[in-house]
Amino acid sequence: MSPKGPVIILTGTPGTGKSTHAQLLVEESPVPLTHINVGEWVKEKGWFTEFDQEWQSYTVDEDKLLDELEPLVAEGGVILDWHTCEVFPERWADLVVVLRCDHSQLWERLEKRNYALKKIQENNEAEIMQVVLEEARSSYPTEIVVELTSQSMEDLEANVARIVEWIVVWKTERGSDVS
Ligand SMILES: Nc1ncnc2c1ncn2[C@@H]1O[C@H](COP(=O)(O)OP(=O)(O)O)[C@@H](O)[C@H]1O
Repeated sequence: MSPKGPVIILTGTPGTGKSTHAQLLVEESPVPLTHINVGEWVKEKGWFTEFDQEWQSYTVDEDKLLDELEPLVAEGGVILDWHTCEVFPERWADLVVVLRCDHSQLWERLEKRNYALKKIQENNEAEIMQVVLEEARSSYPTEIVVELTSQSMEDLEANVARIVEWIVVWKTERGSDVS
């Protein structure tokens, strides 16, 4: 069965704007897209093995996560929104978007979320070291990995417009195959 839409991995350090971009992209997309906030799904569906109180983070049951996501990904028309991406099979991704944000702006955003100081520091350092970008580049073909700045509403709108353009091409290339 042909996919009803592309699989877009939307990743980036927590606070860079993944969910904000995903919500606008679902509205603007020319094909139906389901926004999967992987972090929320892991919590809601219990796809984790333990919760670390100190770091306020979950140890994800990756096998369970991939088993549950596989059929949705096979259907297509999915945005996988998560702060990490190397766990997803390379064959899943049609496009990998890595959002970036200036670390001082990121710090402010994470403070507003009442993150513990150590968690803000850890994520800020990861953004400075561009950990997620390197992870994406080492997990997927370079030509499908796109790094986008997410520091203003103009960036948000321009980024979503660019991804929508990419989806239009994706759809055209598949012609009538798209269900
Ligand atoms: N491009 C942007 N410019 C300015 N603020 C943004 C942008 N994208 C997201 N934000 C803000 O940053 C915060 C985190 O965004 P969110 O989408 O929740 O990030 P993530 O899902 O990556 O953790 C929110 O307050 C959101 O309004």
